[in-house]
Amino acid sequence: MYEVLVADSISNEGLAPLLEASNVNLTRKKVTEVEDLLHTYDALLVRSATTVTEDLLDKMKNLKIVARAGVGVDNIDIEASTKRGVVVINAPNGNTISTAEHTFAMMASLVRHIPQGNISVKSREWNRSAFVGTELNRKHLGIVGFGRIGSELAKRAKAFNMTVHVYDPFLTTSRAEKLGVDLLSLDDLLAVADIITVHTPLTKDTKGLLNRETLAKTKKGVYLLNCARGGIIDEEALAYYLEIGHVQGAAIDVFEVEPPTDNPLLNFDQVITTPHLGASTKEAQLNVAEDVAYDVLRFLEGNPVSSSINLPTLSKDVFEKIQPFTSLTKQLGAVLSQCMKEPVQDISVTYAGTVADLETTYITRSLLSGFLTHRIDRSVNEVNASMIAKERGITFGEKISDNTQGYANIIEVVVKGESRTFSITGTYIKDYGPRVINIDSFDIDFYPEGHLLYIRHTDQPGVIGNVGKALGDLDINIATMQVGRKQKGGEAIMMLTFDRLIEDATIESLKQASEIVTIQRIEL
Ligand SMILES: NC(=O)C1=CN([C@@H]2O[C@H](COP(=O)(O)OP(=O)(O)OC[C@H]3O[C@@H](n4cnc5c(N)ncnc54)[C@H](O)[C@@H]3O)[C@@H](O)[C@H]2O)C=CC1
Ligand SMILES: O=C(O)C(=O)COP(=O)(O)O
Repeated sequence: MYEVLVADSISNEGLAPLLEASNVNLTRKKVTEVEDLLHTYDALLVRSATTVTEDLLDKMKNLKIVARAGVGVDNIDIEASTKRGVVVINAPNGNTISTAEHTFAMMASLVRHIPQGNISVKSREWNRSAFVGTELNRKHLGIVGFGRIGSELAKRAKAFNMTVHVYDPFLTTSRAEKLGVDLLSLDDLLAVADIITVHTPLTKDTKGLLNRETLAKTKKGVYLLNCARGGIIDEEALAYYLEIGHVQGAAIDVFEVEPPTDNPLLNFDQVITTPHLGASTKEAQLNVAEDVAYDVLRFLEGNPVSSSINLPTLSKDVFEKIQPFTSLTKQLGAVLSQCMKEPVQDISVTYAGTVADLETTYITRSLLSGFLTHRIDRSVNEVNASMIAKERGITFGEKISDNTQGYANIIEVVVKGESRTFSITGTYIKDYGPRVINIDSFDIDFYPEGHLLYIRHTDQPGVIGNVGKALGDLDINIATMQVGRKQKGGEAIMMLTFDRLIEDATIESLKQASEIVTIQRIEL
């Protein structure tokens, strides 16, 4: 049974996939209400109210996935999640339209003083001259951050005959042209816009993007909107420019601290606000809840997620295609890790044949996770493997080759340690399964699973029989035996598989024979 904690207000209807799943037990409680049970949850679902800190992750020892029913993940410590192998997913598409519509509504309200007029009329005033507004028609709108929401907003602004200028360092000129917007530098956008709205995520680069210095470059009388994240427009700087009358008005849906208490912006009549309502529509809430509910369920049942922040996103189709190879590389990594009993500096993997056309970065993550699992005492998976490798100073890289050695596909891995290198080559044969076809330059053919002994010995008559007899005397049944050698009379290898783990004492007794060079136990 999977334990799922829904810590924020998320649509019940949207959560139906989880509520109806027979293998899920769903709890709707704030984190503070289940302090004693935090270690039991497999999945955590949040919106923007819950902050997923490193401290919380430490308490949630069993956590496998954090799902954000919305876009912004600035309330989740992604690095700490990744380090712990916890997948973070979001629902990037479900609230785009609602947020674009809300921003548009805020813009129209701002320039026509609708909230102020509403308060005035309800106060039994009739002061028409105090609320003379400005048309949107023929005005210049500056959109900072031209992603899903920014581009939806642009469509609506153009329908109102506004000229749309955008600043987005990740947007190509050709895409801007295709979308019919004017791509500018930030400074040029600030200089030309009558109204500026921000639609970037909150990151270290966008925090305070509009500050005392940049806001000084805007037109006198400019209007500003923030329906993205508190802090993208520095609140203290905005208050200053409102105070001196440089900024004519602002519409704010999001705040640096929510709910805002002693926020200076709340003191200005020309600032209109909403309590983080961008995504608060029935439609958006149903969409995002459904998106994360399906994804969490898929993930818990071992399937790919459709929108991950810290894992390459794969379609079901692609996931099914790469699965045999991720299992193979995990095993290759595990064999390597156990055969190479010394610190390693570099892991290099070469893909050839059909596998080379697949999502190899994911397959390499599996390889690293198989390798590292046998070296460190924390849980390693595809989420945190590359981060842990980097932390440990292990470099890794991928190559593509066309030398398939006659197989449909092969994966060769070379590990460099302090004193030697070690290599392994595997293949996946359809309807037959994974095979290891070369180990440390010895051609061989074995199925990488179960309890194995990897024996290096001198190639001379009687060795294989002696090993078989010694094990037989100890009543140990050999399930399979594969042998390989490079040249007659030189060094040779045996790969034995067993139905059970072979004890240290057995290995020690086998090592007594003079023809045995090394014996390595491999557990897969
Ligand atoms: N008020 C609300 O309730 C809601 C707020 N949001 C906020 O809106 C943000 C944007 O959402 P989407 O449009 O869906 O995201 P998106 O990822 O589609 O778009 C973000 C855009 O910002 C651009 N960008 C990134 N760094 C930038 C920088 N330094 N300068 C300029 N542009 C930069 C990116 O290239 C991208 O095009 C979210 O991250 C979230 O914080 C989202 C939904 C609801
Ligand atoms: O999706 C987002 O980024 C939002 O800001 C929406 O936040 P909420 O889920 O309404 O708390």
